[in-house]
Amino acid sequence: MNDFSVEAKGLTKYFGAFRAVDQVSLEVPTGSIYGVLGPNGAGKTTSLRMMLGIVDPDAGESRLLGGHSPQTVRHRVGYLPEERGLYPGMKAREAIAFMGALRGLDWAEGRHRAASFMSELGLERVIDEKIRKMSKGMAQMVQLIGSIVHAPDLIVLDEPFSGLDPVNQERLEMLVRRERDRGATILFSTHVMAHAERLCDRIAIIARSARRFEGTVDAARALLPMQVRYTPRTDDPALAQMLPAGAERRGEAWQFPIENDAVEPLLARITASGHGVAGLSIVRPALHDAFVHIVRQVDAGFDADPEADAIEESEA
Ligand SMILES: Nc1ncnc2c1ncn2[C@@H]1O[C@H](COP(=O)(O)OP(=O)(O)OP(=O)(O)O)[C@@H](O)[C@H]1O
Repeated sequence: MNDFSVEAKGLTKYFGAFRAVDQVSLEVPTGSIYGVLGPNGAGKTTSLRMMLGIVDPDAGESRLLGGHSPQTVRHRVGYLPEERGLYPGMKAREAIAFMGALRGLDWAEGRHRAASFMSELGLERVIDEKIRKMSKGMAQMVQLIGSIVHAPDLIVLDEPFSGLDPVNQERLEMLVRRERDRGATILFSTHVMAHAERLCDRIAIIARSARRFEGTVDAARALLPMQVRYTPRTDDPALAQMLPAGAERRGEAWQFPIENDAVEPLLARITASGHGVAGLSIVRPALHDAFVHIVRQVDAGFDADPEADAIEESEA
């Protein structure tokens, strides 16, 4: 088995004088679910298209499924583009079989798989519905199934959750996990952090055209300190000296950030101090918080991905 299903190195794209993607490198481990996150206009779609060989990069290169050029492994890849579109006169079952046939899947087998995907997702009632009669979200689910019906080894989904209601979003999460369990590698872009947080083994954050973070969701969350909210049983202003710098009073409670390794020592100090505990919560930052933090740093002119520099330096 190949270690990486996507190996993108230094991908760069200009539109006129505007650098839409700047030296983006990415390695997607085979069998993983990988998220490309970023604000609107960050360069996610252009990066994915370069990885798939749909857009030619001005610099850099992309290899898929064990070092192959993207054009030679098209039939082993499934792609949901950002622009949605199916033939409106086709029924769902035919649309799915048609998309499979474009990737070399036998028509009858495609119809058969269409039916089992649709029933597994609870969508069997629309299987013989024409696309033009479907809601946009339902048509998107059909297109999604069509993009994976040929059982590709690599699945690339551009903003697959956008436009779906919560029930269909859950169905899609289930589908992504199911495909991963089958052995496929899934790469998807999103700016909705909750999906990435639940699904992804690793993520890359792209902002202002460049990669700003790469790693696990936990590593991204660990960029920020946890937040403590502590309510003592006593009302003693001297308590502030015992708490980390930056502790602020919020009614009866104190609120402050705390690093991972400082939690237990703090609890020991509180216990020994005799101020007691009337309330205590320690909240880990969510991926959303880490994302906002990284994007704000970039907007303020600070590059948040030291590893990106390390890669460039080691290649120099
Ligand atoms: N064909 C094009 N011609 C000119 N500019 C383009 C073209 N395609 C994309 N851009 C610009 O390149 C930048 C990156 O676009 P891209 O679609 O890759 O971002 P994105 O991260 O996918 O954004 P979104 O989340 O809004 O879809 C944007 O500023 C966009 O306006």
